[in-house]
Amino acid sequence: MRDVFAQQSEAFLAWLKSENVEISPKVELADLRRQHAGRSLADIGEDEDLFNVSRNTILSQETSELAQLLPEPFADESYNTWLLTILVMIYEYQRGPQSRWAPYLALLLEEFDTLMFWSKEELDQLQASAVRHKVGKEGADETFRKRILPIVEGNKALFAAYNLADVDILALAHRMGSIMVAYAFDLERDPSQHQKQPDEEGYATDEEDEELPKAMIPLADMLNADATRNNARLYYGSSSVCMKALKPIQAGEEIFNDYGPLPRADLLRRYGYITDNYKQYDIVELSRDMLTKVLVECTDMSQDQIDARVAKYEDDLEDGYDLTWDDDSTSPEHPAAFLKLIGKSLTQDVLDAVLARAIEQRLAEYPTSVDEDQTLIQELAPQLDYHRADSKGLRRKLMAIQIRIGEKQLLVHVGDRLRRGTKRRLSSSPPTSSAKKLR
Ligand SMILES: C[S@@+](CC[C@H](N)C(=O)[O-])C[C@H]1O[C@@H](n2cnc3c(N)ncnc32)[C@H](O)[C@@H]1O
Repeated sequence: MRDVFAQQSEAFLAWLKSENVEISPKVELADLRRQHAGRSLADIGEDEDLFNVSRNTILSQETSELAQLLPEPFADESYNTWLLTILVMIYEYQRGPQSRWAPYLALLLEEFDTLMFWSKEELDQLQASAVRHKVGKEGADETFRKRILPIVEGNKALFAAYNLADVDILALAHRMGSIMVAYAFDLERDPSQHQKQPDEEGYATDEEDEELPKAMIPLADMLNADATRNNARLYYGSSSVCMKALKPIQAGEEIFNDYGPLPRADLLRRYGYITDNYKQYDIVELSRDMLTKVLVECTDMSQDQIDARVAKYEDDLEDGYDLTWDDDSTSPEHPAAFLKLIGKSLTQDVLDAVLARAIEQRLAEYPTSVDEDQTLIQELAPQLDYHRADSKGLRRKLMAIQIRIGEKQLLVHVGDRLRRGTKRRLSSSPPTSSAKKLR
């Protein structure tokens, strides 16, 4: 007998047909559970439309009837598209089979590996990764409590299927919010209706500040992503959106969308998975506070001098600066450029030494070494069996270890490159008498 997963996929495909979604006969909704990658699409020829979804089939604040039935939050500017779409999803979900999107909603994930759902012990495995401060669970909880809960509770006739306790409504809001983080698209407007406006200089501009509505696009959101393997892209037309192949796709090959150049820590936070292909986008943040502290510790600059320089450039400064694998250090978002701006009178060698010291300190915040972590992975990885119901803890632990290894490797790499650069400079030019000394 077919399992629930297969039945849900079949019902979803039948529903897509009833919604007149045009799917290329070469596209298949594959079962990728063996790779722990859920559903995705496979098997398309070269350079073709993969499928077309009518704008009307997309689930959003514009297509659900909730906006007509409950206009207040939709007219209230303090409700952004996130909150409104979460409300819409809760509304449609609790209607069960009465919702037009029922077969689609039925196959969206119930369980997530995104960081929002990790226990404190699981998060601890990420060690000093800055992503730990970006999970945002408490903030989301408070927002849902203040903005979602009163609406669901105050409109029992609309949310009739619910006789849920507050805690269950909040859990549902978290589930819908997490689905949106991993599945929703920014719905670009109908290009024929959306004329670009000329700016003051007469150039046509996109209304960049305008927040595009979030939308759940059935089938388009069944595509997985894997950094370098992207082979499809969504195009926004007047009455429909079209997924097109970007390059020839061999029969049997998986079709991948592009989730963007995300560091693995952010990929895990938003999507609950990682692959090695995203390693190139990893970052490590050095906080502004830490960099200025090292400047005081290691150079002749006083705290007052540093504070004055920081105050002068305050508007251009960030709270933290990222080290990246392709750091060219000329761009202001990088730590070396920050140090150059604040420690203007310091020589390059001194600035490099300050950065090297900051990197050492940052590395010391991770309690284990790369070697120790690699040994741990070798021990643990063979024990992972995705088919076991209790594999979740181990899966998460292994992903966390990979993230902290990647961040430490990046710190070591930048530190080594700095040392090599300083050595080269020292061997090619004798130090000048005005060079500041490191304390
Ligand atoms: C937009 S959905 C894609 C459809 C999803 N596979 C499903 O079955 O519902 C995004 C989610 O797919 C999974 N995913 C995407 N790309 C993946 C990959 N390369 N490996 C493993 N899981 C992936 C993650 O769970 C992610 O949160």
